[in-house]
Amino acid sequence: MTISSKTRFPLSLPVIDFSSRDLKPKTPEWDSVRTRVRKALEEYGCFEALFDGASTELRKAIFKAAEELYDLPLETKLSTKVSTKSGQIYKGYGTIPTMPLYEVMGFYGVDNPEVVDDLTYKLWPQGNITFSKNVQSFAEKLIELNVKVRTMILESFGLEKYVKDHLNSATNQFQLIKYKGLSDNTEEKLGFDPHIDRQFLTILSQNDVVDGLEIKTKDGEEWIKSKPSQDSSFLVMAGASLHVLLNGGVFPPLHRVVMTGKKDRYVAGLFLRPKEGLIINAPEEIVDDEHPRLYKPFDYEDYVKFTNTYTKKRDLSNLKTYCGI
Ligand SMILES: O=C(O)CCC(=O)C(=O)O
Ligand SMILES: [Fe+2]
Repeated sequence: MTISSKTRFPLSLPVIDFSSRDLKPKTPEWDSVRTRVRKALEEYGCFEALFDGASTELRKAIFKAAEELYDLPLETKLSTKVSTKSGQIYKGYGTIPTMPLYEVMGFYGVDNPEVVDDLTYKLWPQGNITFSKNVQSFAEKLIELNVKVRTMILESFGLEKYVKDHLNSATNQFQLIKYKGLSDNTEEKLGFDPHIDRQFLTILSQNDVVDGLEIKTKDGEEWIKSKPSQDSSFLVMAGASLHVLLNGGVFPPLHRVVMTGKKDRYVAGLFLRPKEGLIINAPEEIVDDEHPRLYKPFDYEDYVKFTNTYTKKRDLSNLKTYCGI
């Protein structure tokens, strides 16, 4: 099978450096990074963030932890599975029937040590402190980066007064994802169907040996291959919830995973999920004659139900069908 791709090189994602120690709010450095974040999320819906919060050692440890986890017997992994009212699996172990290479383990509320400890205990009843410590430390770094990005993007729309509430309106869901490498005679295969993310923001980190994530350009013409340029890089991506909150001000890009080699691919990611019951509505400040309101009040859980568990037709036009005005 050949997966359609029309690629003109060199197309690459914007790279934004967050590693400066002086990157604090109300400094010229912050303002300049903020401008770049806004532009990237408007034009590409994503960017590569350089952020040295997570050391090389910690990155190695998290991917080793992921391998260890996926090597456990299936029934052990299945013992952690919890599905929601909307049918979506977001806590514990999950698979998606239409995407056989994909497996996920979700830590919903990863900033709560009990959540990580409970899941770790289910996986290793004898305990595995190294695993839970690594998950917590790595997630902490992703949370730090997410706070910077979400603060900057709200500020850039003049919504400073909503920053605190907005930061509190999401649950930190950490996921360890595995894509099984291909067998001998397969050239390439979709690891994850094309889709837009539903949450506010996604931050992904992949093990350095296996690429595969591709992001569609805003004009819909081409797929850009995400090739993290160095050890300290993370892919930051806007989802449908942020797009609705900012009245279309950021673009949620279509993306997919294409697996090409025999090696397994591991991803550690943070998904900023609107809290249950939250209704998202663009603030009056960013709605005017020039920027008319695009969406009705948006109930995340209901949207999840609408798009169902699988990625089929989960794109911008389907979001407009769901809640466009
Ligand atoms: O594996 C990746 O790089 C992307 C995963 C993804 O798109 C998702 O979980 O929504
Ligand atoms: Fe995604």
